[in-house]
Amino acid sequence: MPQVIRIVTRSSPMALAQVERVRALLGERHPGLVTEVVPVTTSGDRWLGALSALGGKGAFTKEVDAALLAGGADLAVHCLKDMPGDRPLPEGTTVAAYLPRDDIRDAVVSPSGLRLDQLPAGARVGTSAVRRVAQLRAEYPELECVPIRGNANSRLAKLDAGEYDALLLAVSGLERIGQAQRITQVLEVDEMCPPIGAGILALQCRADDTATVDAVAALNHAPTWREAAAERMMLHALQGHCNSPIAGYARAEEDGRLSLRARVFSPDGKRVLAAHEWAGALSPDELGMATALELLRQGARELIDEIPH
Ligand SMILES: NCc1[nH]cc(CCC(=O)O)c1CC(=O)O
Repeated sequence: MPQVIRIVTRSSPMALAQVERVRALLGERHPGLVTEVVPVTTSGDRWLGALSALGGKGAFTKEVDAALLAGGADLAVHCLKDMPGDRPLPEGTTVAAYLPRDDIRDAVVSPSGLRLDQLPAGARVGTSAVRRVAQLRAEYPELECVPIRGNANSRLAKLDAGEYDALLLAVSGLERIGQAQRITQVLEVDEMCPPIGAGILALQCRADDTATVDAVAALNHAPTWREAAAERMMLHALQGHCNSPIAGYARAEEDGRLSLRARVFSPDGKRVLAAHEWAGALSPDELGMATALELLRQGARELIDEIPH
């Protein structure tokens, strides 16, 4: 009997594309392995109001995790960015692999082809993320941030319908849905600090399912694992929630050195706390913790708690 791995995922075009990537990688690594796709709709996909009303980012992972734990699937593929940072992984599950990190930057998509610094005052920029809004307000106070929800394809459809003048979306997400050609401007990380976990796909299994864990672990990318560990520990130590004004990214250099840069914002973007730490002899977890402590020392708690869950 061939080994079968059933992969559970959100059913958005981006999520399905992610799963096809995982299937191809598993197939290359383990010829003869059979994979099946189990799509589910999450509360985050159904609910188009403010995400905070659903109690956080778990909105995109809860139903997927439940299917995994109930044994309806063997592997869950998550955007690390969407995995809640303020609580541990669901008990009984483990991340068996992180895929090599994709582009971590955000992009502007504007039908007019105008960059942020060319958009007229009052132009409507569709984004709901506190992190993006804070940084946009700080740099481009004359632009209007207008809330938007729904998956990336539906956001692009709203843009095309004229509801917005521009959107901010992750470069990696646009690449995954085959829409990278729509990018007007890529925002470098020092003008739009990315979210924790940007561009990383996490492959989550039941911890006791050693056959799947072993097969999936072969796909792990060690440098991405180190970056993810540092970023996630920082987010956990800051007790960031779905709507926290936290940004940051770790970078594992080719020579193995690991650094973590992070920022915490006030909602209007006027206050910015910044930290940049090198691991030295610290583990990735310890680097994440040290960076969080530095931000807390600067007053991060107050800025994070200012925004209700
Ligand atoms: N918020 C939804 C979401 N979750 C992960 C990505 C993009 C890809 C990634 O960073 O893994 C996106 C789309 C976006 O923010 O534009």
